[in-house]
Amino acid sequence: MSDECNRVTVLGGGSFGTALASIAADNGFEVRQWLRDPELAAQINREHRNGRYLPDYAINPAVSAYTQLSEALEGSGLVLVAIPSKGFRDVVRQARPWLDPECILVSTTKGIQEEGFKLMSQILEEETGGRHIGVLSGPNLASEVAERQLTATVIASHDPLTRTRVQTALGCDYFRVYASNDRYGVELGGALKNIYAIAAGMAAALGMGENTRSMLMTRALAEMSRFAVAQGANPMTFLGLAGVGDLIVTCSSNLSRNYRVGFALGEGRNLDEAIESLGQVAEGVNTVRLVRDMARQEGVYMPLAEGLYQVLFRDVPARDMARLLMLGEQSSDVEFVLSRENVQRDHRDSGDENG
Ligand SMILES: NC(=O)C1=CN([C@@H]2O[C@H](COP(=O)(O)OP(=O)(O)OC[C@H]3O[C@@H](n4cnc5c(N)ncnc54)[C@H](O)[C@@H]3O)[C@@H](O)[C@H]2O)C=CC1
Ligand SMILES: O=C(CO)COP(=O)(O)O
Repeated sequence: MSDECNRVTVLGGGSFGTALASIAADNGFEVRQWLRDPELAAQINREHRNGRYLPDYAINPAVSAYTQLSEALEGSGLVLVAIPSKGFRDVVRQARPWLDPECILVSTTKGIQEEGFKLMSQILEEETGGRHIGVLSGPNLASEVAERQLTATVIASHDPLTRTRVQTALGCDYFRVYASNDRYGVELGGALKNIYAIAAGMAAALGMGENTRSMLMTRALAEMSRFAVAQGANPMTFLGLAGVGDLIVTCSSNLSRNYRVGFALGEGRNLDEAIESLGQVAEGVNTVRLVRDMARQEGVYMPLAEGLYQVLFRDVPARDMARLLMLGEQSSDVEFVLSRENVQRDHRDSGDENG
């Protein structure tokens, strides 16, 4: 990165924003982190610790926290936006007057806006008209990144400058940044996997086994890529870190907030209690509703998303739903090899009405 772009700004004072700020600082950049809470900002500046979201991890002292967007964004060549989807547009709108028109703008948020089914990079584009827009997504549990566990991620952008700048700013010996030009697919992968992490947490709490988890994750991948193809994305992207990679980590780890919400539901708490006890954002709760509605509208077959929706919002017991899903139509394993329509036709031709 050139000298004038030596400053990186992170918008958001949560766990992921804090972890990313620390990486850029480890790489020698001058990092400014913007957050709303003045006490938390003061603690980051004084103790180099984020006591609210990452209490057990040291932050690189080269990260300075600010509560004024004008100060946080001054002279910044790269802006990482780590604000939950509900507040994302609002924050970008507030930031707009202070953004350098040529700065690189990257969303790290794995969610969908209800109005218009917009992904966060689309909001960045709409609100700023910027030319250098990207998405960072992958199997990146914030606390593991903060403790410098070896991790990989994806920077996705149509713009080569955005890809290389982010690789330079964040790539290091514990954080490897792979490039993609399928921004939509990478971003959709990050948002969709949260749905299945809730289901996986629920299955674990219900005592379901490893076979079940493997089935759930693999069928989730089939469902995610089916939806993505219907939306115009490249299904091959789902073979990468932002697809299957993120699905594996989020469906397997108690460190995932979405998994934890599912686990709490599986233990018998209701949705409000599960969200309340988490105290942080679990994007999947909102995403499942939006994706389920979109799938119905577009005629995309998504039995897992539909089933989870029924459990979350229609009080169907999770165990009953799991049994019901097992009795759904016998279908194709990999539908890009043998299509679902072919399997259905084979059943019809053989006179088997259960196909
Ligand atoms: N935590 C993780 O392991 C990872 C999170 N992500 C994504 O990063 C995004 C941000 O998440 P985290 O940092 O984890 O969230 P978090 O729940 O740890 O913190 C969210 C932060 O955003 C702030 N915030 C919320 N609404 C705001 C608004 N309207 N204006 C200003 N600040 C606002 C909160 O005060 C808090 O500082 C999420 O969408 C998540 O999908 C992505 C990869 C890993
Ligand atoms: O996206 C994540 C890991 O890649 C974090 O997932 P949660 O939002 O479920 O914690």
